[in-house]
Amino acid sequence: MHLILEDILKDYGGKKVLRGAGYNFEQGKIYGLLGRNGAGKTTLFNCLSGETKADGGKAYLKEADGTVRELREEDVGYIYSLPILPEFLTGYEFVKFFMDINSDKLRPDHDIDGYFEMMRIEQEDRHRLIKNYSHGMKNKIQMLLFMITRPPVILLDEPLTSFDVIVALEMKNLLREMKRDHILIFSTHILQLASDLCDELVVLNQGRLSSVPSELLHSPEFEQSVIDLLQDEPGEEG
Ligand SMILES: Nc1ncnc2c1ncn2[C@@H]1O[C@H](COP(=O)(O)OP(=O)(O)OP(=O)(O)O)[C@@H](O)[C@H]1O
Repeated sequence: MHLILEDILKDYGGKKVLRGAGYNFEQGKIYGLLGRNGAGKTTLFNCLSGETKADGGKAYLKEADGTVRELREEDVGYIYSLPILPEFLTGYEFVKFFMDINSDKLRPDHDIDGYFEMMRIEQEDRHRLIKNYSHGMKNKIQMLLFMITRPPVILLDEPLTSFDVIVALEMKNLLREMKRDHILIFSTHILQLASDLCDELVVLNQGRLSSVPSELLHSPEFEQSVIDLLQDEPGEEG
């Protein structure tokens, strides 16, 4: 499956944030989305997830058999850097509720504890209130929800930055396992993480997407090349 973006436009009060962003993302790969502060990474994710309406352009999915259809809201799982979850429920209660309302999507080989195990969430943590969860735990719960609904496209807005080294490694491994069945795109400012985890790097610069040549990904010039690519974009906050 491919996610194809064509000429995505988004303007905020006259400020052109996305100016014809186009790209072809492929299932089975992890994409890192890089861009300076204010480049429009979150805006792009919001447009794809249906959170915000793009002003123009097309986003569609092309299946392996060649069938093409417009990208729908339910095709996209969006993992926010600051997850919004019902704090008054335990992780277990919330996941149980989520499974009930998505009973048509459940895998026959997974029960609720199976999903928690996939996310390496300990027994005792499952029954604690979400409000006492760490940031990383909340991200894990969000990812667990997408293990249930399995949308073809998963967008991650600066994930892993809040994880300790052990959990970050677990999550990296999980993303590597997930990439076979999904198109995974994550935005990050951490170049080390990007080169470590991604199969392909995409730069959002001046409202457009372009790919970082894959041979640069693990080369000593990698960091300098990315800096050069981003150099002409006037940053907003840093
Ligand atoms: N709802 C909005 N209304 C007006 N302007 C907005 C809105 N959302 C984003 N912007 C502007 O659009 C531009 C892109 O913002 P966006 O958050 O998409 O960038 P980003 O690449 O995700 O940045 P960062 O790396 O700092 O998270 C910024 O100039 C921002 O101020």
